[in-house]
Amino acid sequence: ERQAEEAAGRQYMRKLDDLTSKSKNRLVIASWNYESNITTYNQEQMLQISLEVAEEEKESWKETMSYLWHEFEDADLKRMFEKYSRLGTSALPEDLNQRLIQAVNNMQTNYAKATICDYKDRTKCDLHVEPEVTDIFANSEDPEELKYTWIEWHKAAGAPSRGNFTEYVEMDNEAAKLNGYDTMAEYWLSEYEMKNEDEFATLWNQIKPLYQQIHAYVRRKLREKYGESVVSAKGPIPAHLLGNIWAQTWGNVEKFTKPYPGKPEVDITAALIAQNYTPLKMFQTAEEFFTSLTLSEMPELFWERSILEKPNDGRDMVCHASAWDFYDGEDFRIRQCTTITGAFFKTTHHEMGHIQYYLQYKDQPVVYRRGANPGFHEAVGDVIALSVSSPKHLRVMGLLEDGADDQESNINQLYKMGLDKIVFLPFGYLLDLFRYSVFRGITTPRDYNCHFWQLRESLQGVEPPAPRSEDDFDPAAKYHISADVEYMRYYVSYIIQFQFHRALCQLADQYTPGDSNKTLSNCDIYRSEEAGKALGKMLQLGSSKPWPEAMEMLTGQRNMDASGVLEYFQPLYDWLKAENERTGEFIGWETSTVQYC
Ligand SMILES: C=C(C[SeH])C(=O)N1CCC[C@H]1C(=O)O
Ligand SMILES: [Zn+2]
Repeated sequence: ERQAEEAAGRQYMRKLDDLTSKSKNRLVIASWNYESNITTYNQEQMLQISLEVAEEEKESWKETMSYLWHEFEDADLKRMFEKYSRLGTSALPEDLNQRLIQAVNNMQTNYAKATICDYKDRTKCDLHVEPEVTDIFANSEDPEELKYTWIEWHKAAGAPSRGNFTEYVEMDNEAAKLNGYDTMAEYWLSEYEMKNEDEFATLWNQIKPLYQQIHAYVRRKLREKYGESVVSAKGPIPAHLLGNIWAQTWGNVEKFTKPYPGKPEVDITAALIAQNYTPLKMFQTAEEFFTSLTLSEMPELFWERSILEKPNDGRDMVCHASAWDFYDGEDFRIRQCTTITGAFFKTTHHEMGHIQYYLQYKDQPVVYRRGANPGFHEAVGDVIALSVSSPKHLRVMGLLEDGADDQESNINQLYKMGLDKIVFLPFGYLLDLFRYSVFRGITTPRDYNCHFWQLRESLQGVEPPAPRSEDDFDPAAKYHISADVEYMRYYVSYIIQFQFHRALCQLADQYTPGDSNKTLSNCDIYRSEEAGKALGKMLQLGSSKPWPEAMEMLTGQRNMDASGVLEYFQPLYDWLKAENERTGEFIGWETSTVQYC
């Protein structure tokens, strides 16, 4: 009897897989068309198709739940049924789902269309976050220009979405309940097979000492540059001075804060421009790294259908970089408004990592064509970029002059990496601590902005450049809040990518614990078939196995831990501690004097 039920279940899964492939393909095409060209027609099409697909999924769900799959002995078949039983927002009645989709659409469209006026020319009011605001934060060293731009961007991109965000939270929570979760926070956490966020807090406690050291050092260098009246000795750092509109990575202040100024340049932007890199060449270079590992090249369709530069036809579009799986096993695309900078060279590898994952698991049943957990998907490209940004590899590419491999250059290089990887961690952590608190009703609309800045101050040690109130809604000035993209995936990625990197470097014989000639930070797995095969094997799993199994297959560990990132940055941590002691810099930060609650 049970045998017959399982046989029927297997048959049903094959049919459902085919159905799901077609409906997801329709949905992704509609989403791509809307995000790549925001018109009323494309928005309506996206809403219409989303509602149709949701109804189809609700119908299938009834049939799925009619099977006794909880008793199945075939673990894989049971896992497939379990995944199909998670309806997500399609569980909502159609009218509520329509309200949810429209609320998110409104936020995403507001963000994509948001423009501000130029500080130097107030009649020029067509500046978007990409490329204009991003470039101002990369290059300006005028605190007044940065302050103006920061305030204008948060006014244009954040405040208008307050109402839609509240509607989205309400609808999302309704959907979570229909899926058997208290709030959407628990639904998001279940993607990591966690009941709560305690494990994330443990990781943060391991990293915090390292973060406090780089924070203290950067604050001193910024105080030296801008003066005590702009940057205090013991307070949080004003968020507009850190080279990024969200202060999430601080790589753009490296040029005037580096430990040893006299050493060779570590930022490759100028070298990329000098070598006539184009967006296309960036992507081809990234592809060649993957094929050097015996991983897959990009299909022809990828080059035909991707958008690798911002179109200049004046259309409204979502510029935030993204990688797309069209679930037909052939169509994979990136949309990125690329400019020729070191930062975008990293983002290019990041997005190509998503495509590589899609290619590696494309023969899995559709239900398994996802990351082992969302953090895995964000880590793939970054792991490759860790090798690419090693001095060894940059020299192979002629992007780093043949300077000495001395201790001081090594500290400069680690510092540049730390401004990206260490600095990001509290930001990656806090964004969803904020949203968990909102989903759980602990943060209500009357204290959205206050709680957001309390997290920014307590975890990141940054403060707004001007007083804030509940007329503002600064969280939505960050793409992922306006676009309903879960964010803990990046915090997880910035931890596990160093565990993956360590395992791959050992396989490539590029790293030996304790050997100063084979360090993690100068490891380059380029052309290592050993490393490539091991990475490919893990990626091919998709989400067919629990993520600890996928992690163990590559690293031998079954848990996330910060030992990878701490080992990679150990020499920098030692240097920062000595330097902050030498200068008597206060470690940590006192309460902000800026009014924001
Ligand atoms: C590049 C992407 C697209 Se998945 C991105 O959103 N990232 C990559 C790093 C963190 C996060 C961000 O920009 O906030
Ligand atoms: Zn990503």
